Amino acid sequence: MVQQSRSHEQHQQTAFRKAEKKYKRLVQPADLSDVVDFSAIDGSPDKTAGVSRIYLTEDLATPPSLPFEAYRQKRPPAYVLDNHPGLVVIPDALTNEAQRWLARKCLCDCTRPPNRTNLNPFFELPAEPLFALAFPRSATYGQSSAPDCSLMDPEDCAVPGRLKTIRSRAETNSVHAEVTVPKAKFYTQSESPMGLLDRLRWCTLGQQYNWTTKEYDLGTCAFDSDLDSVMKSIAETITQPAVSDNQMQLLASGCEKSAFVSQAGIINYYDQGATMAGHVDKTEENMDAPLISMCIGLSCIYLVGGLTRDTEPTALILRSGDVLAMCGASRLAFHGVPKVLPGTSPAYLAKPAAGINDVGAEGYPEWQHFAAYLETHRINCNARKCS
Ligand SMILES: O=C(O)CCC(=O)C(=O)O
Ligand SMILES: [Fe+2]
Repeated sequence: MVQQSRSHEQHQQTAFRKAEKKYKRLVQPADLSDVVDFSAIDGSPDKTAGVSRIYLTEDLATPPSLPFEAYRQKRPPAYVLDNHPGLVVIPDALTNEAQRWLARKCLCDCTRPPNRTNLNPFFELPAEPLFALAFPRSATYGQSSAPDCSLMDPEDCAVPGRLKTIRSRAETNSVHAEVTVPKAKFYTQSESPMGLLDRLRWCTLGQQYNWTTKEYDLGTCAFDSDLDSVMKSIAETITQPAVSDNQMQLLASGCEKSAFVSQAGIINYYDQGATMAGHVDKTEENMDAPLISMCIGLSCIYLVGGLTRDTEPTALILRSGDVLAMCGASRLAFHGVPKVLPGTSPAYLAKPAAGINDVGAEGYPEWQHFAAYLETHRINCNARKCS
């Protein structure tokens, strides 16, 4: 009887759910032979079934406001998947410095109020970055000693009256109140900055996403302008036509070519056991604009499927420095992260001074703390144009 209902359950499982379960269960050293690994393609796309190399026709341009090169190559190899049109991956696109800069953005600047994090409903969060409070000897956090790691001035970040707006909405609307106001039982709960950092799972940028209503209805914060510039430079390049290797024809990515602007974003913080269940990002009114996503720290298995969970997903490895864009049809595709792969953070992130081209390393005296975090975490930072 038990046997029967189990097999019935298995029968009911969608293709996406089956793949999620399979990869979640992976133990290392794992057999990843059925996972697309762009780093192993090495310019020979024909060896990997279902993957086509595309040749970018525009340079990836480092925003002028950044004092370092953001991209390893101006026209790096980029790839599309035959079964998932519109999904573009540029493996290892970001320089070591850009990855360090992004880590600081994600762990310091962006977690500060008025941006919201998963911790907001439970804790009164300080104005200082949790990361700086967790490592209090870090004299450089608030003093912008290096031009590329200065913290966002709270004045720039705060939209006058915004916090007040959120509070008053929360107080007057019972649906929002559940989400935005700490429940009474949590008022007494205190947690150290390190404990809070451990519990950090996401933070929202720009238009603040409400996970309960699935709307951008929690007010708007300024989107970090340098982060927006990087997202824009990627969006502009990948929405240009690209030439396909094996078809030798122009591939339109199916994306809107008008100027991208980061109106909303999510930073996801994954510890080694964390997963993200399959979902579609469809809250944005504008589904023609690309969704741009950058990864740092540990690698992961990323699943991309189709319009329903019944479509067999393709598993990819995403690594530190990889850029992924969901354009055109893939904007409506189910996707998720069933597995973070421990022990895969690149050596250059752990040893900042090791790389000869890594000229910014000495500007990061506190890097050891970021390095330790990235050794056991994956960070994904993504941006969307909503309107
Ligand atoms: O972590 C990732 O790569 C995926 C994140 C994602 O899908 C999301 O934030 O909507
Ligand atoms: Fe998503």
